[in-house]
Amino acid sequence: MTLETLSTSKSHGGVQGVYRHASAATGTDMTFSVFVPPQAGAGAKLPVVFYLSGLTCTHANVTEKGEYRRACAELGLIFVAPDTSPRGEGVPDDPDGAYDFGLGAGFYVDATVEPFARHYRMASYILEELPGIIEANFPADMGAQAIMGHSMGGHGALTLALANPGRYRSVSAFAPISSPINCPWGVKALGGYLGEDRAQWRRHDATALIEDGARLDALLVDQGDADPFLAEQLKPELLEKACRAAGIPLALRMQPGYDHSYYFISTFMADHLRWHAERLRFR
Ligand SMILES: N[C@@H](CCC(=O)N[C@@H](CSC=O)C(=O)NCC(=O)O)C(=O)O
Repeated sequence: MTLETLSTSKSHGGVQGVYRHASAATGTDMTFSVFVPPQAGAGAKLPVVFYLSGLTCTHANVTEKGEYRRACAELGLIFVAPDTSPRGEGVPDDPDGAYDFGLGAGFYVDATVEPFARHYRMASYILEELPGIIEANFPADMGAQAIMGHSMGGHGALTLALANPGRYRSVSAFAPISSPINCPWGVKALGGYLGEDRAQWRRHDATALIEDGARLDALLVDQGDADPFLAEQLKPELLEKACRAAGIPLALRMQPGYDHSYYFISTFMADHLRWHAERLRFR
């Protein structure tokens, strides 16, 4: 596998890069960004935080607006930001061009329904292929991985961690889709990618996974109370109820006045990275 470097820039003493490769998982080129902090060098292996973005995003949204580099440089964290779907010639999109399905909206599942099953394999990409690329090309300690995400990416972070116990040392989310089986974005995506057998959907729903026995050691979630998607799409109360019943320590921080944007995410990004660093380092 050849990794093509699209750009590198020095930032906060480290290096912010953007890279592209031919993905075996998706059958397309995939682009991602990586920030390597200044602690790299002399054989040091550093903990890795994977950040999964939301609907309509590429790697660029959090890279340009997430304001994570100062904290990662202080804490010695590598920060990886993948794309949210396969893209390119032959990759099918939403038939109506809607923003909530298809390109930019892979939902971090492996599709089983045609025409999406060929390329829409974002779960395999995030869980298997991308970590291999990070391990082979960056000074990463793959025994110390964390995952976080926003909205659709929050759903991705929660479900991939819940379904793969022990894989990530810590998990957090900004405004996650807490129960896709119970919201319009999720019903459309899971139906489109996995088909109409709703029993299959529960393995891709954080709240249902917890109800069905999956566990996390701890969970940090920030949610703005002025988020326009809060009531219809995000429903943190469902996640909160499931965590309470399961005994999962959930820090759900309702943030007054904040919306769904990167102004919200960037405000609390350093809190999340500190929370991950504590769990990545001391365990
Ligand atoms: N109305 C918007 C909807 C898209 C949107 O808000 N996307 C969010 C994530 S929503 C859940 O996954 C986002 O992160 N956008 C990118 C950004 O830089 O803010 C639309 O039509 O675009």
